Amino acid sequence: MSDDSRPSPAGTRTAAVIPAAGRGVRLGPGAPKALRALGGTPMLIHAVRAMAASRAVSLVVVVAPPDGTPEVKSLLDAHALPERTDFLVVPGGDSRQESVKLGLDALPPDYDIVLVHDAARPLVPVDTVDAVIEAVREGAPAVVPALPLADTVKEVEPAAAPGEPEPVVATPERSRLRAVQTPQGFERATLVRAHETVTDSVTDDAGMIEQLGLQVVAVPGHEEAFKVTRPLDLVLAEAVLARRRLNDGF
Ligand SMILES: Nc1ccn([C@@H]2O[C@H](COP(=O)(O)OP(=O)(O)OP(=O)(O)O)[C@@H](O)[C@H]2O)c(=O)n1
Ligand SMILES: C[C@](O)(CO)[C@H](O)COP(=O)(O)O
Repeated sequence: MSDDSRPSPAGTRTAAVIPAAGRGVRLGPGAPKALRALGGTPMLIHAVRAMAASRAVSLVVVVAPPDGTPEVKSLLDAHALPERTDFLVVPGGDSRQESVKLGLDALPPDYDIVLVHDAARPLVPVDTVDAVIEAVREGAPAVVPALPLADTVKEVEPAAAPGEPEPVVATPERSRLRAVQTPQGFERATLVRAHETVTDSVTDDAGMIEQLGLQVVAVPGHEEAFKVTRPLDLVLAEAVLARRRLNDGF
């Protein structure tokens, strides 16, 4: 927890919903991704600690694999977590979008800011979490942490079969593009409305807010907030963790 991580001002309460119900198909065979070990500790526990590290976050709702709720509850009981934070576990759904909705449905009434954070981004620093919360407190209905891209991006006509060449149709101007991370932060009422009204499938929650015609703003993300998606990401995550442990002297 950073020293400048601030508690909630009177009248605002922040909860974090952590969708953790994915299988992790792209990571390869094994347990559901969120339950796989990183530095000897389940990835989900890292993600939970990353949210609870913010003094502003007083509730974390974990959306567990549908058949894994008891296991996730036991994991939370077995690992040291801040006492000032409350925890809830609910079963997830078939898609990330559905899992987030199930997490939102479980929120008690007295939270007005909601973070949505992928269990698959276990190493996000607390300063990034706090920057997102701060931007919501300052009045943005939806906030995403984002980074500029290192690669040039092409829009293509997707191949009919894997491995076939794909015609390039456009090259968006890279300086205007951002890679978007989590936690994404929202006014609770706006996010709930988005999940109740937007029926298109989206790849992030902020995309639903855009569909409502509301302004989403980006704040600086962090390179350590990357998503563990493929096997090489796990190698990078282990290296980041090892570097942190070296710097912390244990
Ligand atoms: N039905 C789902 C699918 C995904 N997620 C969560 O959404 C986050 C981002 O999804 P992703 O990284 O794509 O995870 P998976 O869906 O597990 O990965 P894959 O697509 O490789 O199976 C993860 O924390 C994942 O657990 C979820 O809660 N419920
Ligand atoms: C929400 C997200 O992490 C923002 O980059 C991303 O869209 C999740 O995508 P996934 O395919 O469900 O991992």
